[in-house]
Amino acid sequence: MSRIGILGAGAWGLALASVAERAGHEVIVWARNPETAALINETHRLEKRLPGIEFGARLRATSIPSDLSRAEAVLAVVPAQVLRSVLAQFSDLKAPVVLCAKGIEAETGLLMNEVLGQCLADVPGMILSGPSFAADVARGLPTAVTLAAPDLRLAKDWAAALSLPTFRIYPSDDPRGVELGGAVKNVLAIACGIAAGKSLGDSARAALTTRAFAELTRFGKALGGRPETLTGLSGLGDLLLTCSSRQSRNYSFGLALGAGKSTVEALAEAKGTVEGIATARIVAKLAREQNIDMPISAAVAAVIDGGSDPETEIARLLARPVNPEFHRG
Ligand SMILES: NC(=O)C1=CN([C@@H]2O[C@H](COP(=O)(O)OP(=O)(O)OC[C@H]3O[C@@H](n4cnc5c(N)ncnc54)[C@H](O)[C@@H]3O)[C@@H](O)[C@H]2O)C=CC1
Ligand SMILES: O=C(CO)COP(=O)(O)O
Repeated sequence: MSRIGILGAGAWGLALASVAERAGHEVIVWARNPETAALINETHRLEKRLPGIEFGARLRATSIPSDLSRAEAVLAVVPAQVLRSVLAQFSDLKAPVVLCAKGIEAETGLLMNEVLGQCLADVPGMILSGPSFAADVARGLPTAVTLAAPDLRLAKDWAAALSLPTFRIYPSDDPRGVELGGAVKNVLAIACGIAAGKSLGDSARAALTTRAFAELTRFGKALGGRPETLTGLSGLGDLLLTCSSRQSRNYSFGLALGAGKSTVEALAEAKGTVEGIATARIVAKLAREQNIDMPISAAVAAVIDGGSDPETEIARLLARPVNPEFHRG
């Protein structure tokens, strides 16, 4: 049994906390809000984030960062755009940090592992990512994800320590590839949601998802991910899940945009963090700067920024020249 710290009492932080507890560990969840921590300790639930899920007695919550100082591993499960400011409150951490947010820091273009390196230079980082909705994981439905670290031994040890029969963790030594797939799929899921909101049909969904995968692969490879990682759980696997399910907040956000809602209304309908919004802008910017062909991500960024609308972007994508399906070289 280990002591596991969780940064963030959102849907995913609490789902992972319940996994760690079921795997036999003692779990301490940090919530920024003391009332949230008190509610979890008193009721063993947080209905707002994980309706219908009850936590066990080995899971406690706190709002005091130093309460996590004895953790043997810490899972960072706050949204990508606030990771830096949250880590600043945990400058004493020495244990390995498992990064669970799926996004790229918008201001810097840095991946989560790079943000960790700047904030806590001596702490080993791992990436946990893959097709897994918090509600499914918390209910104990079967899921499979990837845990990546430059040191495969570390990834293997923690994959073994945190796995359950219904939460299978595959170790990997390609953290960059795992991170890039998880971040970019959120942008592409918004596009698939928009297409569904516009009732473009199942054939369009399949075509868009496949072309989205081509985009994710180009971007992932250009930024140093391994091709096989991009075809795995954290790349293709998560893209397939989030491009097809209303359980995804990114997809739901796109669905509402496609149905004619404003970005503010669409965000309210998505109910929770929509990582693809901030990540779309930075993915489109990095793709422009590095000359990576990312038409779908550029379209999503243009719609989100208000510079365009779904109709114009769909027309633009359909009018692209018909080129060979696969880029050579
Ligand atoms: N919900 C899901 O099914 C999954 C989510 N993820 C990823 O996990 C990350 C977190 O998502 P969720 O937990 O689902 O989001 P959520 O919307 O349910 O919760 C976000 C949490 O972050 C906290 N937070 C926001 N700003 C903060 C700040 N400045 N300081 C401290 N805490 C702050 C909020 O209070 C809230 O507890 C995202 O990157 C998401 O892509 C990954 C896999 C599955
Ligand atoms: O990453 C997820 C599933 O793997 C969750 O997707 P959303 O953030 O779009 O809800």
